[in-house]
Amino acid sequence: MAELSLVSGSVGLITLQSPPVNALSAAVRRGIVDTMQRAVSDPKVRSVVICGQNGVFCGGADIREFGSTMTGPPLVPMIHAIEAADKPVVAAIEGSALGGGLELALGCHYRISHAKARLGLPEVTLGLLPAAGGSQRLPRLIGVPAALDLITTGRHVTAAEALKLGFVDQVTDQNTVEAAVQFALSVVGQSLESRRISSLPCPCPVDVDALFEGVMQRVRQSARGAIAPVACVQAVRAAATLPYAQGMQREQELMATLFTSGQARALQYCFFSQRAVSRWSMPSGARWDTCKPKPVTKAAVIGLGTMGRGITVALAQAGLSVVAVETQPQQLKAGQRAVSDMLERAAQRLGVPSAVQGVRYSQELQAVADAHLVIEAVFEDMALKEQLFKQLSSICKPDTLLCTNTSALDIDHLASQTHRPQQVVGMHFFAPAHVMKLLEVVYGPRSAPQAVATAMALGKRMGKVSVAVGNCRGFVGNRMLMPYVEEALFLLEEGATPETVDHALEEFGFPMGVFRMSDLSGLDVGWRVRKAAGLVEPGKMSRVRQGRRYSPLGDLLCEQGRFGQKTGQGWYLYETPGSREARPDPWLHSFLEEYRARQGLVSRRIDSQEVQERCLYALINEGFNILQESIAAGPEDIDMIYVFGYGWPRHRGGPMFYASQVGLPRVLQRLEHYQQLHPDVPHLQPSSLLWRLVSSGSPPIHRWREVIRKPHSAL
Ligand SMILES: CCCCCCC/C=C/C(=O)SCCNC(=O)CCNC(=O)[C@H](O)C(C)(C)COP(=O)(O)OP(=O)(O)OC[C@H]1O[C@@H](n2cnc3c(N)ncnc32)[C@H](O)[C@@H]1OP(=O)(O)O
Repeated sequence: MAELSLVSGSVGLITLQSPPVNALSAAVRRGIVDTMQRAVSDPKVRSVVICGQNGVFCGGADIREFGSTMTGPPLVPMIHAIEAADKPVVAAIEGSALGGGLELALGCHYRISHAKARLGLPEVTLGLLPAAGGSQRLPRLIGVPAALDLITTGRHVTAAEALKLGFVDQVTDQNTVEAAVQFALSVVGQSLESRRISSLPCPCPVDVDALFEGVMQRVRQSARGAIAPVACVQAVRAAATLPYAQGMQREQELMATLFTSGQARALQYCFFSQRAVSRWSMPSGARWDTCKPKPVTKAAVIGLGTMGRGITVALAQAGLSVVAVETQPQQLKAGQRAVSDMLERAAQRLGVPSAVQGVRYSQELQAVADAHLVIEAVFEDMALKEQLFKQLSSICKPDTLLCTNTSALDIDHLASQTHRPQQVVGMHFFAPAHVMKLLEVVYGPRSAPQAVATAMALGKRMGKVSVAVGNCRGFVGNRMLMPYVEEALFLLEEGATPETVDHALEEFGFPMGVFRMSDLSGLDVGWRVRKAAGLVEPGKMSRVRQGRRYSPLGDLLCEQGRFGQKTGQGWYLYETPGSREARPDPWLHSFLEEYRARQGLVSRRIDSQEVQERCLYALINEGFNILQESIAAGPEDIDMIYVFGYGWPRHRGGPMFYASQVGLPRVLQRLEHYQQLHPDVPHLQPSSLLWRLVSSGSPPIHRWREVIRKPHSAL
């Protein structure tokens, strides 16, 4: 799947042909080897240009091949043969040159890029390293610090930055292939010695050891247990300290370890799942490919608190005209200032025009009358939202979509307040709404598929990973969080401290443990929800409520005004209210001891394994219930919600993928074990779907849907 043609009399033009991104599948590699051999041996060809069809140079190695035995010519000798050619080879880069695609271009003698192309070595994001010579060639070309940055972060750069860094020779905003052909004609006969990157020395920093020690420390800290970034540093170090051939050997050794690792499998699963969740479906059978979204150009946001501000910014940055409504004059003023500041700062950072002019502000609800879509982001209070939806139903045009940003309230109930329940969906953003990538699009039984399609399309326009889910308490993300948080509280009752629990969860890879996280978001948030659910009994210590085990610890802290970071005290102590550094709090430790003594609880030592199993398996178990109830269409939906919204470490693939890697029989067995020890905790009761999967032989995760769909009696 590569074609050779002769252009301009003497240029051999090799075109990669493998839609959609010309990934380097076995067939493409075979095509490149074959066309290069023909070009080199054809006396009419004096120079060569390599390009990709349909405006994309190459999206890298074919990731779908990684799971199976690789066939076809390997990449490394293929790229060496290009570099060794005695005729100049020019890469004509349009669209993307990523991973193996950029490594192919680095094997060419020259690189001409279109101004809009994106280039990079994102292998690290797939649990790999640039093992087609990229880790050895890039540092030789642009120096160690810049190469380390690109290789360890995997970030994509613009053609302008690539030119500045020195791995692109020319940038054009005209026809790139034509520019490359002209260039190829102009360099015929010139020496290629200095153009073969593998033969260049690697520009070495003065104190290599100090440089790599510092980088390694930083990378290990931010990697949160991911192994690929560390291997990337080791590979670049080999480039800086070893001759090319030995560096290549080291690159291959490091890649061999990464290639078969569980982390690489998890990260590649995330790559495909992130794309798969946009192909949503509903239990009714409605699907992404049978429903066209309605065009939305005018949006409205109601409420200018933290969430409303972020949502306004996200909509304006996506190019929509937005009206933001806030009935409290002070809040409106503060909100307007905050939104304008965020938009100005983002425009400066990105070097684009500010979207400030796209936002209007009003105190009057009537101002939303001509919007195509309204997102309500007022205080989390059902009575207030009921009232608002009634008003919106009469103010807005009949086909306007009415969305709520509630994180837990009943969407169906809100829909029933309107004359158009089919036009009501949840758009659950995560704070800060203009930064966080996740959007849960929540449909009720009466939501029209077109309403879901429209909200999903809008999410995509805002750059979100949007996941369509059914309506239930807490939807997917927060519903699964409840047993996780409850288990953490039970562990405190049994002898753990916030520090030991958080340490175990951070060791697993979360950026923050559950207690540091609740201090950050505010303990009063959950307290309000528990009050509304009738669970809070002020001053009371009873540990059974509504017929099941309950821990009043969070309520007791709130009753003391300990709301977390904002009050300077929560599960931890903070220097001043609002400061971020959490310190162990001796008061809290004595409080826990007294609490246990008063409850007659015997404190015991709890290790990391128990913390991780109880918190994570309880969360995963709820995920199985969610799949069983068709609240989420598949495990990928749950996993992307957790990776993009809840800090689940990406290299562990999301909770359901993690369960599949641990082994479903093991998860089931540990849940049963803990349930026997804690029979009063319903969320430790293994989900019937987990049972069914195990008794169906624990199929791989991509086959779970077959078991989910199967009628139970068929098993
Ligand atoms: C031991 C032997 C191994 C040697 C390996 C040597 C080292 C080299 C390793 C690599 O090259 S790993 C791959 C590195 N490349 C990437 O990470 C790029 C991945 N792709 C993207 O970032 C984007 O797809 C894009 C190229 C920027 C295009 O983005 P766009 O938004 O236009 O389209 P998408 O929806 O993302 O993709 C469309 C479609 O194509 C599939 N796809 C994309 N890239 C690849 C790929 N490299 N391999 C296989 N498939 C790819 C993508 O999954 C989409 O399909 P669906 O999933 O929606 O069906």
